[in-house]
Amino acid sequence: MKDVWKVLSRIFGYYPVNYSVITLIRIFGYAGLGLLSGLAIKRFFDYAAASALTPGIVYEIAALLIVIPLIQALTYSIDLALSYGWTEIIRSYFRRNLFRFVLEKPGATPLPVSHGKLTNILRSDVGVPESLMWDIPYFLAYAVFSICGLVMLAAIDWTATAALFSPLLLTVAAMRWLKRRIAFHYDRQQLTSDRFLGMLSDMFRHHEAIRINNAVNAFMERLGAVGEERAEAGKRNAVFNTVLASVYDNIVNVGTALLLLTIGTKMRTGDFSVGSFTLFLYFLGYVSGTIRLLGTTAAGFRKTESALARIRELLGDDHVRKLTAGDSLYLKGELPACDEVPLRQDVLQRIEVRRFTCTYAGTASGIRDISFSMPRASFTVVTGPVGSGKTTLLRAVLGLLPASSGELLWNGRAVDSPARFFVPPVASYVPQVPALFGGTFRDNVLLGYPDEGRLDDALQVSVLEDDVRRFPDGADTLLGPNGAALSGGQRQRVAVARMAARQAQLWVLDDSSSALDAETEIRMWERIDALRRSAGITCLVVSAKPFVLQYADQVIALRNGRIDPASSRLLA
Ligand SMILES: Nc1ncnc2c1ncn2[C@@H]1O[C@H](COP(=O)(O)OP(=O)(O)OP(=O)(O)O)[C@@H](O)[C@H]1O
Repeated sequence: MKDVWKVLSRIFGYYPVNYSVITLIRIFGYAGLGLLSGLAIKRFFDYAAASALTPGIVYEIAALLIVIPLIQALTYSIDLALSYGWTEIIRSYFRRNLFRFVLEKPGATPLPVSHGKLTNILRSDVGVPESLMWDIPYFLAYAVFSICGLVMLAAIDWTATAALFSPLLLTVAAMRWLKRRIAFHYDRQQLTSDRFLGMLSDMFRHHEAIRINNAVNAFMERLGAVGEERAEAGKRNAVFNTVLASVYDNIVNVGTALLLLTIGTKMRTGDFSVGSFTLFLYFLGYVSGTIRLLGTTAAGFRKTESALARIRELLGDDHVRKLTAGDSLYLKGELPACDEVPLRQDVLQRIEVRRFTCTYAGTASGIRDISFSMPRASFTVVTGPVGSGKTTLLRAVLGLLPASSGELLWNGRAVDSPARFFVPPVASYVPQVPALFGGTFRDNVLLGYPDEGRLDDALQVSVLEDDVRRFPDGADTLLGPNGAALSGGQRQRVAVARMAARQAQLWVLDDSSSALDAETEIRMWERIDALRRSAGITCLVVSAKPFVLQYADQVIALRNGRIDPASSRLLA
């Protein structure tokens, strides 16, 4: 519960003045003016019962009953004007902060939650604290109204007042009793949604694998079953919430019955005026509102607790601060330029990797104690058996996996944040499995870079010129999801073309020609090598092909995550 209060106070911190004004306006609009209307109505009936109504009093009360709603309408408009758009703004802060966390993690580090859960947290959990925040001022307004009403009514008749307010005690008891069920139904609905969204994401990403393995029916059946489970949990949660709301709405009837029992005799004997009765009836509506808000606010606290527990799984310790960071959300005007990569002005002369160790959490797999250096324009080949740590080494150097120890030097100076540093135009990387997007061939290669001759150069390096000429719309041909319109070899070469178009100083290629025919592969490496020599590009390459090894200035042979000195040929 402490976390819930912390989040609420951070949300308050976004707009302290507006939020306070809105809370006061709601208290004034609902509680203050509401009480005034009640008193005016009581006055009217008291005078009427005593046959003492004069035209002056009628006009006065009628004027009050017209003016009060008009002022109330004004307070509602001010409330709306001050709070307009906050819902989306607060959710945007939370979503931005979650994206920031996810995107700032080293690229190859797995997320602590499934994709389905991540999508669901971004989609729905982020909205829960914010919606609680909006219920609180209404609850406060009704609570103030009820307390003032309690005092006023108790002064008239304390037994009748006790009868009227007794349902509030029942509500508190019901809330305590139902506390666990509220969290249970919320958690269950979210859990089944996580699973369903995870399956959908798998299906979109791997539709080809599902089709070629003739698993469409099996997959759809599973999706159907998970969907059913989700619908069932959603239905149960909705029914539970409706029952809860109707319990709260009907609890007030208990108060009404008790009130009538208490005042029945007194009214007959004239000890309870018609005006007082009207005032009690008038308050009845507000008491029922207070009960409902008490219920929804308490449920809001429970749901927020659950939502924050799920967010904590993603963000880890200090999740409240990470979730609610309230800096720079650009809602108006021009966006500032992107956070520039800290560009080193100095041209690469030498990269040194010293005693690098990087193991996967909870396993002994990875690389250990790796040291080597790469002078400018050198060609380093990493080889080794399957699972020996070649990809891990490349990713650790690029900062995509966090190294647990070791040092990385650029021209003799330590690189503090390799993940931010080793991006174009410093370095570019072709991963083992190329990631293509659903746009055109041109978009896939340039990925937002201006053309300025880059495309032609990149096509040349990646030996794609002839392929593109044969495409129906040339470079503007649509490639389909994940480059579905391309062969495996073409996909790999598009990834190489993308790397070439970045015009970086360091090229890192992870077995990027495995799907190419021998002739194309040899041509591609010839061209890469020629460009390396003419433009001074430094290459770090995973390959076991002899014609790639022939370009090598040094060979790093890995075995079980360590350099095998007998098979390696390292530069000094
Ligand atoms: N995300 C991961 N979590 C845990 N272990 C991993 C992970 N990724 C790789 N490994 C393990 O780390 C070791 C090195 O893997 P790596 O992918 O670096 O090998 P590789 O030499 O590139 O293999 P390949 O030739 O098949 O590409 C392997 O034992 C692998 O099972």
